[in-house]
Amino acid sequence: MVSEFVSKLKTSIRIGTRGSKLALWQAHHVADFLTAAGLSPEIVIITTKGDVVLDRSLDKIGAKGVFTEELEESLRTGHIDIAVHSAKDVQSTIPADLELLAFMERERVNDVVVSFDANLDLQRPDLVLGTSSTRRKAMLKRFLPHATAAEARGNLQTRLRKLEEGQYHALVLAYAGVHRMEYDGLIRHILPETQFIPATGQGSVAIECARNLEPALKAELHRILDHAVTHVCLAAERAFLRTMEGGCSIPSFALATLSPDGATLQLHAGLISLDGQQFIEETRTAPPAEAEATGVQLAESILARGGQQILDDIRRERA
Ligand SMILES: NCc1[nH]cc(CCC(=O)O)c1CC(=O)O
Repeated sequence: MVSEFVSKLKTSIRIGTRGSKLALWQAHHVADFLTAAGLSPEIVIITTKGDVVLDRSLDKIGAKGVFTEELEESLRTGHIDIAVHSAKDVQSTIPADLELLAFMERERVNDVVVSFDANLDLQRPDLVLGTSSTRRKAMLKRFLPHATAAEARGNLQTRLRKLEEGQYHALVLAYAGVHRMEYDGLIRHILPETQFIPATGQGSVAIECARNLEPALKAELHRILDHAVTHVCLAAERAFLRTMEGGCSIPSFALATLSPDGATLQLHAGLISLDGQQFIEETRTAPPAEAEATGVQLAESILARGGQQILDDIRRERA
């Protein structure tokens, strides 16, 4: 019955993606799942503002949706059926006519230190680390205060070229991207996720579609691509981020995990000031059904405990 029903659905699926190597890895990952399920995926490359503007730090472009806008427009016109994003790069609130259909199984969440120097000493007093993330810059000030953070924009390959040219001793990157690009051999340190708490969504691939995509096709794609544990964890993290009213340009962090028996969701999240001096964090546990409420409540608590002041200071500094 079910297969007869599904066989009436269109089977060719147009997957929209950015053209960077990491984005293409993600799109091929999605395509592999679809092919294994008997569908016929096709990859469509779409260039975004984030790919074009490489000379400015993300917090200066007005980062909201900088890697997603053009993909979302293609979903609306039907030029593509689904868009593939790093979950970390997806705005906390997406437009009302679009939806997040699936979150794929999460990779190891940590930030890592990557260097060509196999003997890299994280304690050397003149250490220069390349990063373009507000969160990582602030955390470096707190946890590696002797290090200097230097701007490192561009895709992974561009950043590695800058590293090779000697602009920094090392880069701080997400393990997920480094591993997917097969640069594991350059990882010198895995930063503890209890200090360098990752960004919301780090390590997962998000699938977006138009709300009015054929319901049976939506259900089928969800069944093939969604990872339930990752989905509930990201629901908590994204509710936290939405309540903080920040995108990737504020130094917030959030990591949710689910206990092996699936009964308890733990959310560890907070906000750090740009100078690293204030580190407001909190851990809450709840049943997974309360994932979103937990994210909202944790964010409200962080804001009340000085987080709002940190955000106001950041906005004033940038204005
Ligand atoms: N903001 C860029 C970005 N978006 C997703 C990843 C890595 C892969 C992931 O976290 O899913 C990266 C690079 C990085 O942070 O090192």
